[in-house]
Amino acid sequence: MSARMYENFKVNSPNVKYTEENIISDYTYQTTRTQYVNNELIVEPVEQKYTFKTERKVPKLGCMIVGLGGNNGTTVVGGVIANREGLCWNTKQGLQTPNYFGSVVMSSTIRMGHDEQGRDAFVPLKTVIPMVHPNDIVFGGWDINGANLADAMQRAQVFDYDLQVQLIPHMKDITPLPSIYFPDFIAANQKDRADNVLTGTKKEQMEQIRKDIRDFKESNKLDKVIVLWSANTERFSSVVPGVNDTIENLFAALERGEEEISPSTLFAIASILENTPYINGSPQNTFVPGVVELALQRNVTIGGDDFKTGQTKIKSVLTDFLVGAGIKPVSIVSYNHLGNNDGKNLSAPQQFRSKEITKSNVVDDMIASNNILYKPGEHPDHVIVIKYVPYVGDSKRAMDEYTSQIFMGGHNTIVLHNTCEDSLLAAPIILDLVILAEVCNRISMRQEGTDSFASFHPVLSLLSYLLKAPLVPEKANVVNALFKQKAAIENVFRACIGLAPENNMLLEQRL
Ligand SMILES: NC(=O)c1ccc[n+]([C@@H]2O[C@H](COP(=O)([O-])OP(=O)(O)OC[C@H]3O[C@@H](n4cnc5c(N)ncnc54)[C@H](O)[C@@H]3O)[C@@H](O)[C@H]2O)c1
Ligand SMILES: O=P([O-])([O-])O[C@@H]1[C@@H](O)[C@H](O)[C@@H](O)[C@H](O)[C@@H]1O
Repeated sequence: MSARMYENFKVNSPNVKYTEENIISDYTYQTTRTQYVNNELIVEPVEQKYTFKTERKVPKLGCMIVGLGGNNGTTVVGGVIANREGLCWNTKQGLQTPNYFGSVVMSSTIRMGHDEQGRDAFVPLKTVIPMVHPNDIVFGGWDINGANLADAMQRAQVFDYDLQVQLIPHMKDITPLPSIYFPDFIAANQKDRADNVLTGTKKEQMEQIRKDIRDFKESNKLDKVIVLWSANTERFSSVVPGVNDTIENLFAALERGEEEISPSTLFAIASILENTPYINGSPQNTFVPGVVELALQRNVTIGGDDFKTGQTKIKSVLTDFLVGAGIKPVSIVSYNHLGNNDGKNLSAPQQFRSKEITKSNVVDDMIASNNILYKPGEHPDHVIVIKYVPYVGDSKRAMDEYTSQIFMGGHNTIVLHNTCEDSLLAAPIILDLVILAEVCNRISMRQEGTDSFASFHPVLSLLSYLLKAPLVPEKANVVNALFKQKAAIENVFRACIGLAPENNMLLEQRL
């Protein structure tokens, strides 16, 4: 049986209707509920009917990047310009055309079903429900360094030279807005970059960010804006009762100019107060409890933490495969060296510690899922090493060793070498985060027997596929296994058009 690709499709079902404004689907959600009674696990299949509503109008969307002048910021902006303008460039392998490879929205497909001959039918994921096209996103943002984006893009040394030359006229007039800079939160070696910084009290600076968001939205005639942090990794903020543990304490602390409130937390507060989704692409704990409470109170989407791009993405696949196969990883050693400014910032202990936490926790859910292999609380040895080696620039070299126990006392050792072009991997992830956060804000669900439609929880855990340390609603489980995360996105999109989840049973081909 072969697979066939189609560019578009129409669902023929009494459960789905397309109106001018919305896609409305009647969906039966099937799951199982368990309870442990009299030393026995009782498993009960349950069904819940929902009506999904997806607004069809795709908004004019703006994305304001904190850290716009960085390697990721200039790469995502330059990459969109190259795609939008159709810029092609010469390389030693010949003429290169622009693409969106690495974006799950733009470059992955989803199986719709099979035809009478049993051939699978696939469509681009981006066609399942209406989504923003990256070419149409308006970019802006802030940076503590005032370099225009043409200079910053060349400084990043990510794109091929012939593309850089073509991008310069498109990027030279884009300059980052002055930003919030508190030296204590990032490495001291970043001080030389800080020539484009705001002054005033913390509250005054936060209010300036709010004004920047309003001005950006108005001047570009945008329907929506999303703010995304791609600035340097900060040290963790201490969660201090009376300071940042509740909304009330956080705003009081802001009035006092409390030291422990980080730039990223101020950006999050500003975004939420402007009803603007905020996504954290770095590992620090921007979302202190007071910020999460504010997002819930205002029903504004927040997502994070730390883009999942290369070495950790592989880890969330390999560990899932090993544990799922009944093989016991007992030692995981992840080393990498990189030479970009991110690596320079991470060469400082407190900034490294932020990254070490997110790179380590990614296996926790998979380990905890199998007590045949692991006793409660038992974990594999897990070591993270990051070294700054300027010469390699953005071309991060990752080396991993996975040692596992196998049958009858045997061992299996997997060694990987993975050259991750960090920004070329991160830029499409940034686009996916922004596009998925936007479309999720257009999806709502009404449970049978209720009158009103509810949006997703403000803590948008559906973004987990793109993040190392997924932020989830309180009491929700963290899922790090990559293909479970991707299936969640696909199956929610399938529900929006009235299709059952992909279960891979293929009974019609097995009976
Ligand atoms: N594959 C990846 O590249 C990847 C993956 C996961 C996470 N990240 C994270 O993404 C972030 C950006 O990575 P990068 O390679 O672009 O780093 P970068 O150092 O090139 O860019 C960061 C930019 O942020 C600016 N900056 C620092 N503090 C700021 C502030 N308070 N306000 C505004 N701008 C500020 C810096 O001047 C710099 O231009 C880092 O935190 C990194 O850890 C990157
Ligand atoms: O590739 P990945 O592990 O997903 O993520 C990367 C790390 O491996 C790297 O050490 C760090 O410098 C980057 O900021 C990024 O976090």
